[in-house]
Amino acid sequence: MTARTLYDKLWDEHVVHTEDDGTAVLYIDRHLLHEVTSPQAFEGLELASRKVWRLSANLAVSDHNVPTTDRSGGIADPISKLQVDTLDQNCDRHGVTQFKMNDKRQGIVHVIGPEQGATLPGMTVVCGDSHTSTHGAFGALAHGIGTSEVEHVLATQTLLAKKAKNMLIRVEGQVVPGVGAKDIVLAIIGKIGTAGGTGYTIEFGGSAIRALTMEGRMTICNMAIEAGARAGLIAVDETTLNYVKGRPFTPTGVEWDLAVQYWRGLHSDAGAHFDAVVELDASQIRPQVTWGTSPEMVLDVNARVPDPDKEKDAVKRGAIERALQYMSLEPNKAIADIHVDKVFIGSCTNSRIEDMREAAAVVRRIGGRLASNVKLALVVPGSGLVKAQAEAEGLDQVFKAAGFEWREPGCSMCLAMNADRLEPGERCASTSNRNFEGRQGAGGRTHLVSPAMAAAAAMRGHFVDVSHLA
Ligand SMILES: CC(C)[C@H](C(=O)O)[C@@H](O)C(=O)O
Ligand code: SF4
Repeated sequence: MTARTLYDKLWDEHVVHTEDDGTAVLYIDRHLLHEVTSPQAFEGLELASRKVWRLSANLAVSDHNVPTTDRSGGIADPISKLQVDTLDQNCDRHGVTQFKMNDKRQGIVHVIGPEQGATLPGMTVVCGDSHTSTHGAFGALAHGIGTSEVEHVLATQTLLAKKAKNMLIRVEGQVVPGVGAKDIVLAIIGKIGTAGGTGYTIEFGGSAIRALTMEGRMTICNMAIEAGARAGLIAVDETTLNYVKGRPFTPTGVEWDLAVQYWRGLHSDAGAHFDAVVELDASQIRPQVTWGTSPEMVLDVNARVPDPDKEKDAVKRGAIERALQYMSLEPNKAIADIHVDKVFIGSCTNSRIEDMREAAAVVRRIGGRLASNVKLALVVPGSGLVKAQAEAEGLDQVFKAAGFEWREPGCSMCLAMNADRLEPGERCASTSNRNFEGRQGAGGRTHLVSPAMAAAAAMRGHFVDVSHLA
């Protein structure tokens, strides 16, 4: 048999039918839902007098619009309240399993899927959300879909799709202390650009990827979409199996044994063909900070922001000038001299228990309180269970003692869809994944960093190289 990539295997296993033009009907194993992209889908389903095809494949949660402060009084904003109430009603009416706002299993959809074992190796996983790529960390074929596709999946448990090309990004070697998954993926995007992965499914491999925990692997695959790829993948290994074992939705007994046997084959075969291969040396990666309005506008913390005058290409020069203007940065300014007003530790990129631990460790090491120029520093765990675990470890106390706010789980300041946002002109060190104009609030300025870097920026008031703290 010809050698196949992991993507080829997952694709072959789920194709129900392929048309002559390559359009395929894919069977979907897991469908995750949130309040933003599901209302019209349920409405369409009802207008056509259809039922949900396979109820047990669906799992829903509200995350974008939920408040991260005390929830006992409900949601103050009427638009947010309507979205969350609508999801509750739709799920109740159709019998879809849902974690409601005050359920301790509630959280960001891309955090709770894996946490519950609802995301498993070998699955096709879809959700009306671009960061569904996160779930590819489990050797699952996972990508975002649009609202009309959400309706299609609810009604038929299938999706129309065309196969992408195969790309391998190999990261070999060992990172220096203080450098983690977020720095690796930002460095990858810095290298290939935000369109580098367009048309591909990216498999991340190499010793530096294999060395990551599942949390780190999710951070990597989460940002595959920022590299232009709809899906990112990482092969199944012992780390994967250890993570999924014993979770609420994970199979047990004989089913577990059979599943594991199959899952162990979920890696690219030796000699499998990739249409593109990119290589990075992990030991060369330093803590990353974005300086502009796209994730590819990223540099080492020890670098200086670019000087447009040194750029010969007129299009690139214009982009640098616009980004510097929006970000209110002088050319050649040292990144370490950039001061921040707010700090956000959270989002589906970096709100898992390891992220909380990484940030708390930096807070402890630096000691004392938030820098005086930092007006607000939020720590928003990705789920109620992450929150409880962090509290059991005393991490909340570390944050609170230093002046951080310890919040309830949700998307929070990753995007301005709830009460947490930047005011015009405010500058933020953020562990989220997008930094375009206005993403965290109109006129807000976002610098994407790792949890360790965000914590250090909160304590020192500006960016510092955390590899020197380690
Ligand atoms: C609201 C949702 C459709 C959107 C996405 O698809 O990514 C959001 O989660 C985001 O991160 O911008
Ligand atoms: S945390 Fe941010 S990126 Fe993730 S789903 Fe929510 S809004 Fe989208």
